[in-house]
Order: sequence, then structure tokens, then C-alpha cells
Amino acid sequence: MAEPIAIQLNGVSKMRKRRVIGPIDLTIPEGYVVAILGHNGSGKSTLLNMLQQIVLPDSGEIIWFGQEHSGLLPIELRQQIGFVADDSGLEENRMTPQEAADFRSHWYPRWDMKLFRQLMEDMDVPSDVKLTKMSKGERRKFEIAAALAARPKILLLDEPSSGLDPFAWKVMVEQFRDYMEGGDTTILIATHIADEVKRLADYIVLMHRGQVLGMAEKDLVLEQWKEIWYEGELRPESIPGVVESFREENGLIRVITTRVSEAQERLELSNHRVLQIRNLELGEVLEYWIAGYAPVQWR
Ligand SMILES: Nc1ncnc2c1ncn2[C@@H]1O[C@H](COP(=O)(O)OP(=O)(O)OP(=O)(O)O)[C@@H](O)[C@H]1O
Repeated sequence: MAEPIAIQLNGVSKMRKRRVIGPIDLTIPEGYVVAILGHNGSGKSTLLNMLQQIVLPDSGEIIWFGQEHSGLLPIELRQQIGFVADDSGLEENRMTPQEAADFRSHWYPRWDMKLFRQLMEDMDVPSDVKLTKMSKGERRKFEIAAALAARPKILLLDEPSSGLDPFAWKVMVEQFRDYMEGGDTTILIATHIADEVKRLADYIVLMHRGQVLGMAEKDLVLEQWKEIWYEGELRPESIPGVVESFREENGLIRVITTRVSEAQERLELSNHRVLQIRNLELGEVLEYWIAGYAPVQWR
């Protein structure tokens, strides 16, 4: 049976002053965490804001759980979408966290006040301070707690850990993981934090200059790219999957390959000694992906 789809974007685009975002074609399967990655200004927030209808697309269609909606999204659907925006809204500024939670509980039918209070306690957020008087990190923690307490089916997170200290970051990651275990929630998370991607994401979507370059399984992205150092004269071009090679000052050859087992076999069969193999870091892989070397297994 085909996997249920949470969100499908068909040719969605938005004209910005400096660049066009899109047209974006993207299918987000239900029940997974999808990390949206890309350089500053690549269009991640615009994409999330278009989903949330904070920004209206100029063209294209967005299909939610198999249904297209023209105009504003129906209330029943909006109530299933949680959002942690890049910058917090103003309307709750003069409220304390509890007042804001009471306010939101009227909007979200599945609101869980017990969970809200528990998360606020776990993240050590002051409860008697107005939101506007909170530090950036405290406010962010409140937004995360409130987004989860709404028990959404879809959670849109725009750099949720921005401003969090490492301890709060760990608690946040655990909360998202716990929440995911409980059901079929779909999370879209725009982030620059490699550890967040490693610990949370199932899939990676890479954006570059307004375009979606592709979507791939995180494990594939992190496991496929290797750097190999070897001794000998074998020409790097004859090694499978090599995308770049370097001759080191000590005479060793260093190659970057996406087909490590075949590369190793080729080296062993021709009696070349492999001295070291390392996984590329996420940032390095993304740069190769942007340069045109996409992960081989596409969705
Ligand atoms: N409100 C706006 N009005 C006009 N242009 C905008 C607006 N918001 C963003 N842009 C432009 O749209 C492009 C994409 O911006 P966006 O904020 O979506 O990128 P991003 O990938 O989220 O970046 P970052 O990693 O810095 O948060 C940029 O060129 C930006 O200057």
C-alpha cells in the first residue's frame, strides 16, 4: 500500500524581492520528521510560512492529507497544525505563559494542559513573567511547549532551537522524540544544527537559492559519502563513485566517493593500501549536493 501523504506541494512559488522561491514540488510522507536544510536566504522560512498561510504563494497548489483547499485553510485543518515561527507573534506579548496557554486551549481542541505544564517545568521556564519580558531562549521554550501541548498532527518548526542553551536543546530534542513516538505526527523542521538533523530527522530536503534540490533519507545522506586515504599510484578517476580527489603533501591520495565498498574493493584488488576512511560531515555532504552530486536514492 502506498504511504499516506501529509503534504504535497505542486509547483508552489513565491516571488521575493531578490529571488523567486520555487516552483517547489515536494511530497512529505505522514509520520516522519523532515529536516529542511539550506544556506541563509535559500527559502526555508518562506516555504514554512506558505504552508502556514502567513505568506500566500503566487502560484501552485498545496494538498493536505490528500485534499486541496482553495483560499484559507479550514479551521479543522488549522487546528491540527502547530507552528514555532522564526520570530514570535506580538498578540500574546502581555500575557503570562499560563494566560497564553488558556488562550490557545480554546483554539486547539486537543490541547493538553497537563503536558504544557510538564514541558514548562522540564524546560525550566518562569511561569509568572509576561512573555514580552522573557529572554529569547525562555520565550522559545514557551513556544515549543505550547506547540506540543496543542497535540498537532503536523508540526512546522522554524529553527526551534535558536537561542536555547545546550541543556534546553537536549530537553527539546527528547520532547520531540517522545512526541513522535506517540503517533502519526509529521514534523517539518528548518534548521542549521547538524546534531538536530542527526537526532531527529528521517528525511532531508535541501533548498538552494529558492529551489528544492531534492529529498533523501537522512541515513543515506550521512552514510553514503566517505573520504578515503590510500597509498600508491592508482588514478583516482578509476575508483568508483569518486567526485573529488587530492594528492597530499606526504604522497598519499585522498578521494571523496559515494560508493565506498566498490572503491575499497578496487583498491584492494590492485594492491593499494587504504590508510583511513571517514564519513563526511553533514555540511560537507550538503556542499557536494549543492554542487550537483545528489544522493543516489531519490524519493
Ligand atoms: N518578508 C519578506 N519580504 C521580501 N523578501 C523576503 C521576505 N522574507 C524573506 N525574503 C527573501 O526571500 C528569500 C528567502 O528568505 P527565507 O527567510 O525564506 O530564507 P531562509 O532559508 O529561511 O533563510 P535563513 O536560514 O537565513 O533563515 C531571501 O532572499 C529573503 O531576502
